[in-house]
Amino acid sequence: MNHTDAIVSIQQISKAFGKQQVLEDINLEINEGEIFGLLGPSGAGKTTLVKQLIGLELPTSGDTYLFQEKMPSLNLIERVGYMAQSDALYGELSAKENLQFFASLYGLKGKAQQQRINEVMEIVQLTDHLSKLVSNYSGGMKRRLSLAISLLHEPELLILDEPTVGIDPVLRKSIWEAFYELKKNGKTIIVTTHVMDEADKCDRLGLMRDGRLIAIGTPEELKEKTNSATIEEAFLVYGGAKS
Ligand SMILES: Nc1ncnc2c1ncn2[C@@H]1O[C@H](COP(=O)(O)OP(=O)(O)OP(=O)(O)O)[C@@H](O)[C@H]1O
Repeated sequence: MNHTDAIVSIQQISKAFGKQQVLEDINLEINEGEIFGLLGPSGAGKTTLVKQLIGLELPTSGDTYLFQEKMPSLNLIERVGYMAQSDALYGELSAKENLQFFASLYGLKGKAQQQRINEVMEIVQLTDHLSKLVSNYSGGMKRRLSLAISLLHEPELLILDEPTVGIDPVLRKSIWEAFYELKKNGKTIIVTTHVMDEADKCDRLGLMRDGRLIAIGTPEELKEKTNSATIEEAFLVYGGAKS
């Protein structure tokens, strides 16, 4: 039974692959309208954690609740948008055809579909490349198209695994503006990142290392508590304090 009204409640989640312990006793609650960042070095377990959030991986022990419903649950698919780290796109189709395919899966049709496709492509600034084949897209363009697809059905909760990898700083800024706009409309966003200046843009952060959440707080709190000028420094202090 889940007693919290958080949108995401992760309770004592552990995950092992064979002998390797990848997540260890993770407890975390995320509230409606928050932009929550999961920050940590490569291999810390960020992707594994977000995958088990949406039911793509099952934990070895512990429970996860989304919208107070225990995961995995197929009922929640329409309320959650997920952008994986590797792009799941059809290279032999145009961007528009990719968007139409995913929009149809969510039951978006006709004029509403066309309008939403235009809106999401505007957000990621790819409107001029709608009819281009995805195989001719650059890596950064593919990331932006994947992000556009995850926004199509206007999910209440967006889970984005390194959404801005390979995206230049100017466009990254405009994508973050889009995140704030979504937040203003009450959406909740979980984003994994390596990028420290992105971490500062989150409402709260979870610092991950070696499968553990070593600290949770607002960027300001984390810096204050460790007497650090930057999140990077704070991370090192928490990381060092652990071992
Ligand atoms: N399906 C799997 N089978 C075995 N080991 C796995 C599997 N998926 C992940 N791992 C291992 O779990 C650990 C955590 O990986 P994960 O991808 O969650 O880290 P991450 O923090 O997201 O890293 P990155 O930032 O590089 O994506 C790694 O050691 C990885 O090799």
